[in-house]
Amino acid sequence: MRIYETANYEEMSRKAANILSAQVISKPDSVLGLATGSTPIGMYDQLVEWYNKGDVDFSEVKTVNLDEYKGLARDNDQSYYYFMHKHLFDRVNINPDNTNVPDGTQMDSEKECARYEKLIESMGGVDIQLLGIGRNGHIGFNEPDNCFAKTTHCVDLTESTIEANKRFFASADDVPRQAYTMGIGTIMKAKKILLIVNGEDKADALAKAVYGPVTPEVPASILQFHNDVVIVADQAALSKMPK
Ligand SMILES: N[C@@H]1[C@@H](O)[C@H](O)[C@@H](COP(=O)(O)O)O[C@@H]1O
Repeated sequence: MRIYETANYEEMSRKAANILSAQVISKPDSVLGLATGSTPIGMYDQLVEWYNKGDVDFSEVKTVNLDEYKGLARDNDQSYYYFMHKHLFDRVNINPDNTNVPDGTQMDSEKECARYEKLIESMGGVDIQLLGIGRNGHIGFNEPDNCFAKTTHCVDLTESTIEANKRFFASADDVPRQAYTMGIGTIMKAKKILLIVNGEDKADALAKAVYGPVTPEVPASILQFHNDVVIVADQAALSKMPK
């Protein structure tokens, strides 16, 4: 595991954008595993800026997103489909046909999860998977549990995640209770993983993920077993690391 400490959110975003664009420059038809949440917004903005300057070209890139709320229509401004179009896809020259987000409108969970898992396989796997981390150590929507989920599946969101994500909705009651997410096994198959973290409220989760025991109670702790993980985190997020 390589850990880069940055002074603040802006520097974290720039460093992460550097790593993603280096991937795209060295392999223009890379499969990028993408993530949502507030953490990657600055990184997407940076990538758009470099695209506008002609420094990075997305024309051959393919993408797969980690997760999606079950039951939200694509045009719902809280769906991850909407998020990805707003923050990245509609702002760069990526071919929309090459972008993939689990289909939250498919109410048959088994069918949708099997389709998505197969799709990732058919693309030849993920070259680099971007991750954020939840305050309870979740990655994608893999919540703390008593076992690691292998493949794409439907999850019941925990109260802590509903609480954390309600800021984006009119009220906690509007936050969907379920989501589709790549499994821990799906994520671990990515050739490279880029975890970005900012803010003191993530410091506990990050310290447990990196230095704690590997346990499904802290889903991100599994990353200790991946052989190519880069963490880009600001000082606040690294403030609880053991000295
Ligand atoms: N499913 C997403 C995760 O992929 C994300 O990493 C996490 C943290 O979000 P934020 O970056 O807003 O703190 O929240 C959500 O639950």
